[in-house]
Amino acid sequence: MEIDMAIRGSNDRRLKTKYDNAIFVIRRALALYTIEEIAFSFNGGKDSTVLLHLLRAGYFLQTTEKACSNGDATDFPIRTIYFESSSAFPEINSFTYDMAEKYGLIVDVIRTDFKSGLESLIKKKLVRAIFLGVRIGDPTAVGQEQFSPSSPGWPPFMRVNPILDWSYRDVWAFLLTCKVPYCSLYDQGYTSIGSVFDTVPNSLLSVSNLNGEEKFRPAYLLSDGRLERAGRLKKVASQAYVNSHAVSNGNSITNTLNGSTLTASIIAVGDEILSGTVEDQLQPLLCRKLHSIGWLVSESLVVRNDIDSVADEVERKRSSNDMVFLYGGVGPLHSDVTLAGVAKAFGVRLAPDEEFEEYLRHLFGDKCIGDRNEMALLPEGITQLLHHERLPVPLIKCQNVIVLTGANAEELDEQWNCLIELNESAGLVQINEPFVMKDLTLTISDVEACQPLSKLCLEFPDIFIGKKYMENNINPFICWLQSTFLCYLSMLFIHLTYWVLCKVCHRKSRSGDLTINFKVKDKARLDLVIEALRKKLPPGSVSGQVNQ
Ligand SMILES: Cc1cc2nc3c(=O)[nH]c(=O)nc-3n(C[C@H](O)[C@H](O)[C@H](O)COP(=O)(O)O)c2cc1C
Ligand SMILES: Nc1ncnc2c1ncn2[C@@H]1O[C@H](COP(=O)(O)OP(=O)(O)OP(=O)(O)O)[C@@H](O)[C@H]1O
Ligand SMILES: [Mg+2]
Repeated sequence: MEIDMAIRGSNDRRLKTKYDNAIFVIRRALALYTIEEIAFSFNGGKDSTVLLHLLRAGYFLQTTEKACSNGDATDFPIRTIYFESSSAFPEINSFTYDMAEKYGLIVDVIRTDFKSGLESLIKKKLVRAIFLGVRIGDPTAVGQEQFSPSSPGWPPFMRVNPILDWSYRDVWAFLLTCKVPYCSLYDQGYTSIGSVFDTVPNSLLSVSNLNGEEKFRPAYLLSDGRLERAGRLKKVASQAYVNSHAVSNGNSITNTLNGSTLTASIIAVGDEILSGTVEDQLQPLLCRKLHSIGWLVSESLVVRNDIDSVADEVERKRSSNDMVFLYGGVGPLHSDVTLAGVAKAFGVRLAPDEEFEEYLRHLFGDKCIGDRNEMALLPEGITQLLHHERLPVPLIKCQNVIVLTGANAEELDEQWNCLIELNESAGLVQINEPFVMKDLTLTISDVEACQPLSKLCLEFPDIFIGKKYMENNINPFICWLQSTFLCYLSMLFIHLTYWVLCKVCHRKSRSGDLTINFKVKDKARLDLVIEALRKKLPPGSVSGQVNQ
């Protein structure tokens, strides 16, 4: 088999090891699944071209066990899937079809998006495992292993990644050693190929000829494989544009509610919180901190120590909030996936960060084991390290996402103080006028209070008005029964009130005095709204006022 022979005949020991490992993975997959259950995802890119030949070799070796047999393997019964897109480069398209013809591939051309295409493939063709040319440096590789089930929300299948641990150099070593054809774009400076809209030749391969015309050297001459996606930066830039746009849209939604209020989301990462073994003390603390600088916390949630769960929430929250704060799941353990999730949310890879590594080395000395410090991997190209002399390691900021590493209230407190101090010079988090808050205790039930409160909410849409039940023996349910007539009348308002009030509502008990909480930035407005409420309530309904 020509591929196997080419590798065996080469002196490149590293390439031989990579090849052997990849063939091992392929042969395991061929043993685990029937040939009908397997598909090969091929798109004419360099990585999938490598995989094509590895699969040809692997299948040949599996079926004949004749590693040194001469001649080409023409039999390739593995179903090949190609997601054809109108935005693909014509060279990629024609190369894919040329390869199909040359190697006798049975190609299913799919013209829908990945998810729905895979959905119907799995339903109709009983496919259970798909080979992909994903490599560890790819943004989509974050969290994957050689055998990785498809992500939650995707149709169920096994992703098989035989070249996951291959480097850019390994890919080119293989293609050049085996002398197999590859797409012509790689000879024109393209080093990783997406769509015509997001891919340009890699400027690191740019050379000018004597007439000053720009030319590009071939992809295999790129010396630093980590810069393979430099020609795809346009996409990152346009994504950043979309994100910043989305953030400002988020602002405008908030602004309609309350002048210049900025919003933040808090994401805690931890199975231990979800199982109830550990009580999350950082969330209320962070809410108070944000509140103290005039920010509104729009949401606070806990997610599992799972890359996709973190990535999904970060992606969602960062586009609808001015800032997202994350904590938990940062460190060297297998469950510490927060940074990987952030990287996935931004579509970038985790890459070693020398500066961060230096901090960790200072901190842990020789205790770091392994040939690379896993803790020093940070989302590439988007990470800003926030240094402060009181912090042993800098804080991590990825655009509008801040990762806090504090594990208890004291540590979080210190990190927050440093962040605020840093803010003065770097303008990281906009510090706004804090909220002025007041609690008003009412002797009447919620059913009686709801109508005047509803009106108040309509009159003062800029003020956050919430309610809470204090502990005593007035049972609002009994009040509710007593005032059935009033209740019917108020039904419409109850819905409205709940909708408006729920934002800051907190119940200590179902029975007890009703406390209304007012939150506003302008003290004069606060006095005005309280006065307005007093006028709407029966005399003697307000039993107390407390400034918060
Ligand atoms: C066969 C196949 C399976 C995929 N499975 C998943 C998956 O399980 N989870 C996921 O988030 N993306 C999945 N994707 C999408 C890829 O991760 C990625 O978004 C896509 O290849 C586009 O990459 P690009 O933006 O670098 O061009 C899959 C894509 C293909 C072709
Ligand atoms: N349109 C597609 N059709 C089928 N498979 C695809 C498609 N896009 C991506 N894939 C699968 O995902 C893998 C990773 O894609 P990726 O773009 O990173 O690599 P590539 O296209 O092979 O090479 P390059 O990095 O040079 O673009 C591919 O090797 C292929 O298995
Ligand atoms: Mg590609």
